[in-house]
Amino acid sequence: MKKALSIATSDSGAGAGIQADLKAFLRCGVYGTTALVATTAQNTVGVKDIFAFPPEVAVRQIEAVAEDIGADAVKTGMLFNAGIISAVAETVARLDLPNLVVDPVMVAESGAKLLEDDAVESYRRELFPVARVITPNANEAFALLGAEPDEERIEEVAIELHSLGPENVVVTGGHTDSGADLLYDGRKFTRIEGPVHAGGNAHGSGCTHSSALASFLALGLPVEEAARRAREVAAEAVQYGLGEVGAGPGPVHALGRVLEEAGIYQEVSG
Ligand SMILES: Nc1ncnc2c1ncn2[C@@H]1O[C@H](COP(=O)(O)OP(=O)(O)OP(=O)(O)O)[C@@H](O)[C@H]1O
Ligand SMILES: Cc1ncc(COP(=O)(O)O)c(N)n1
Repeated sequence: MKKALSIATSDSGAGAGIQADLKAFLRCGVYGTTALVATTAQNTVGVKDIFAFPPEVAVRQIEAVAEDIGADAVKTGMLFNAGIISAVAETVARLDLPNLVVDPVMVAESGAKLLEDDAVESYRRELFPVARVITPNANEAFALLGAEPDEERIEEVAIELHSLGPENVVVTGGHTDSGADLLYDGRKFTRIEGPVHAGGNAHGSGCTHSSALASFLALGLPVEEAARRAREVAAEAVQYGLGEVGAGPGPVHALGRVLEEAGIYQEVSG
């Protein structure tokens, strides 16, 4: 089985973060491992508290996973501060871990701030240059460049982000009118279209997308194909999103279709 490592933060409500990543890895058929950098006290309504671990905590977990289990791909999610981002960038480069997908999480679906202001520079200078793919959503793409959101300028923004060093940029479009993701590989743009599912149960869609993308890279697919399949997995997880879980926007359900096809729900409900 191929292996993927998530370096990210816990969401106690399990809609996003490390918990969403593990579900997405399972959905995509890879063995998921984790390096926890912080934990949130969070539910579907909001983020109540954030507790960050010292950067060394991340480093030791990544080393432990790498020396025994290994990783065919790595994804980063919420890294919260500059010290953690620097430590993760140094460790991933030192251990020569392949297929790094960086999801520069900045703001939660519920509106909470998940990245300290001075940490943006660490993403730009330290983590992006070692990434195979970065996956900001449209708002994050502009914020990373200190620019105001303007959908007309999305291609310029992708070019500017690519110039910071990642091999590929995928600007995810979950919050845009078209719902299309945009891939830029340094030469050409590819629009990745797909169904848009209303219903608002999309908490964790970004985490699911970047974990699926890392999984498909671990499985050896080229970036464009991996990005297409990642959008399919994320869209399907939104389609099966769990409105009945919590009072806020429901968590995505990465395994919804798989369980339905296996008849699991029917068996449980008798
Ligand atoms: N309503 C939707 N229907 C179909 N696909 C969606 C929908 N919302 C998001 N997606 C897909 O999910 C993936 C993540 O997109 P999005 O732009 O929402 O990321 P994000 O804002 O980082 O996510 P999050 O809200 O979890 O932080 C993308 O592939 C996007 O196209
Ligand atoms: C621990 C953690 N990581 C990532 C997100 C972003 O996900 P979303 O934007 O869907 O809230 C989150 N809310 N919590």
